[in-house]
Amino acid sequence: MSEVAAPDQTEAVSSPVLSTVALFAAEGAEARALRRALGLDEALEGPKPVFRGQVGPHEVLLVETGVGKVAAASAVTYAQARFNPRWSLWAGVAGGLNPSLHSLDVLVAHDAVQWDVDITAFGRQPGELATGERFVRADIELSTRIYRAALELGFPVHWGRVASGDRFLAHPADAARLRQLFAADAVEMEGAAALWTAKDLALPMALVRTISDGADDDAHESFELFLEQASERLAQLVLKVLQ
Ligand SMILES: C[C@H]1O[C@@H](n2cnc3c(N)ncnc32)[C@H](O)[C@@H]1O
Repeated sequence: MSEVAAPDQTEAVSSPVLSTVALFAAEGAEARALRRALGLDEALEGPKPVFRGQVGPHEVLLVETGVGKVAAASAVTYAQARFNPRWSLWAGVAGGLNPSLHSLDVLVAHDAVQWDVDITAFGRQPGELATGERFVRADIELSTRIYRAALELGFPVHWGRVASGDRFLAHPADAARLRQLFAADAVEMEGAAALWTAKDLALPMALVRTISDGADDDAHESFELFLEQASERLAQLVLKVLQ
């Protein structure tokens, strides 16, 4: 009679199954607020600063990406390859284009566009890619969860479209143009690049922004004034979503 080993039960008991979540933030201030609120104190070695911790049932990895579309796309690619997260969330501040948005309001993106992609010389729409695509959608289930969490926290929250490009927008005429061309509600420098990359990698991603400025003549002062508070609000919101 051959011996059959009894199944080892010890492992199943000692290791709860955590779902891995990747968070992305461009700026140091945004990442610091998230680290504080979520208690992410383990720093990992790598080409981008990454901070790890456990929040509720999730293993959370926060990538501090740096500013701009290239930094965003490379960070998402890197995080996907290294951590294989189940879902992901981009959090940061943005300039408001829609006059109904005020400082510190929360904007949950339904989609995003790269406003500075321009092959209009070939008869294409502003922001249209060579593939013919123009707007990239965020994960709807995740975005709805974030929207509800913002409501529960009593934060003013809106659905909207984000326009992303490699320029800090600080002129009313430029802001009006983006609103007119894309019906965009807010402008920033990473979201559309992150969402396109996540889509290509089949990684569900949501994009949430708090308003730091109005993309107008005072944008850089307003940005500096509201960055900390806006980052703090985002961190509270992300904590609520993860719990
Ligand atoms: C400057 C940083 O903050 C975001 N951001 C906030 N306000 C604006 C604006 N008016 N124009 C472009 N990006 C902005 C960008 O996404 C970048 O990460």
